[in-house]
Amino acid sequence: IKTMALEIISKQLFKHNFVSSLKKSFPVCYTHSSSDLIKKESKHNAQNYQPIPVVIKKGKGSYVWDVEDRKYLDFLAGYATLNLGHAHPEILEVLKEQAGILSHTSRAFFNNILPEFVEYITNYFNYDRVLPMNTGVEGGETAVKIARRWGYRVKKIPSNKAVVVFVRNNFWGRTLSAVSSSTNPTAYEDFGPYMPGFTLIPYDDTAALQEALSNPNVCAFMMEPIQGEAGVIVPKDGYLKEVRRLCDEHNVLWIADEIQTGLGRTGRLLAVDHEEVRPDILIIGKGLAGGFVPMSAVLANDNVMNVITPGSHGSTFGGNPLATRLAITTLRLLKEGAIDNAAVMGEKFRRELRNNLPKDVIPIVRGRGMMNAICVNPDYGTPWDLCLELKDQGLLSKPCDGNAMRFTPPINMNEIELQEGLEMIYKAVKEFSSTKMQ
Ligand SMILES: Cc1ncc(COP(=O)(O)O)c(CNc2cccc(C(=O)O)c2)c1O
Repeated sequence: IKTMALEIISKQLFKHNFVSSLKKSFPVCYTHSSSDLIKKESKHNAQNYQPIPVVIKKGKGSYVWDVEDRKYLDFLAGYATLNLGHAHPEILEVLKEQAGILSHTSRAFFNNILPEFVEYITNYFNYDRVLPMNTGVEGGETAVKIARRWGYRVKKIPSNKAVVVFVRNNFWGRTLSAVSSSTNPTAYEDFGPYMPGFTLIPYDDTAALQEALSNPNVCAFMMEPIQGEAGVIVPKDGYLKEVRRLCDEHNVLWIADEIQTGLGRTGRLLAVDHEEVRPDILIIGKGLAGGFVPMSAVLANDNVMNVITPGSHGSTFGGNPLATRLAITTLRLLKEGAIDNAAVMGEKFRRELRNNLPKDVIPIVRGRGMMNAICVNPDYGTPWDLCLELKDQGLLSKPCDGNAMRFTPPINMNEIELQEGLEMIYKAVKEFSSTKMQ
């Protein structure tokens, strides 16, 4: 019996060692260089992005490290997603715990987390109901479906005649509906035929909005309170109040896409809070689950959300116990200082940039809270060129439209990190402008 026992133990040990040694080398290999990994990805991945040439292997707080262990300040934060930084310890603990208990049931059954989440988030944002989804664009699709059905069943718009008004230079994702409302050929070219019932007006133009909403078949007006991908376009003071008034006047639902501007990014919980107005349908996303897993949510009151009936909308992972539990923690943490920090740090950031950057090179600094952008004088080069200089100085970000480049770091970034980033930006702009294009 002793011999047999020893044999079984040794077999188990061997198996464990073999498996653990296998795990060490495959599939994630820690010896490849950045250039090897970039080559490997270029060979096997669809070429749907042009990333900045840096290969990140680790993130913590406001920082990331590349595979050569170079450290960078992350001023992109996953496209304004990691509002509480990389690997936030409290959210990580919840992730580890919930992942080991229950990560997914589908909505075929109830689970013990979703009821807590839906009560928490509807109180948090003061709406009657929430419909949880996963990506931001799913949130947008959900909002448009709700608005169209409300149009038919409540506003009594003739069948299949409902119109949704969008604004030029919007960005709300990559689905066929989203690109059907896009004014960016890179986004929509050769993806037709396009979704009918979408019209476009200029952003920040209340006369154009008034005219568009006079069409009795309009069910909704969908817009970002600050346009993100368009280059951090902040509308004139009072625009949001006018949107609210005109939508009320014409019995049209106002859909606020706060996927990039929400969750404290602009120094208030929501960007609409800057004008103390409330949309009929609110969409949030990106870092809602702390940036650990995708999560979006659409909120509305009963008179709107109740057009959704069993079987009329949903998704496999929508409202899963892992994402929803992370969201409760994330939302709680946002109100424990991060939102106020975004307001204070953002003001400082814009003030320092305006005071210390040469105005002929960087003529425009704009934004709100920790959602900011600078415009680059094309005589000196492109935002891409500046991004590469910034990378060399140890700061990561990415251009957006309008000859601009964005700065959307974690909104809980502290003053020391912000100052470190400012110094890097000053140096990068100096280098960038020293090679003035002839
Ligand atoms: C305002 C806004 N609305 C909706 C979306 C879509 O979210 P999802 O990507 O989770 O479906 C966004 C997304 N924002 C955004 C910004 C920059 C790049 C990319 C990209 O698709 O690589 C996305 C956004 O900025």
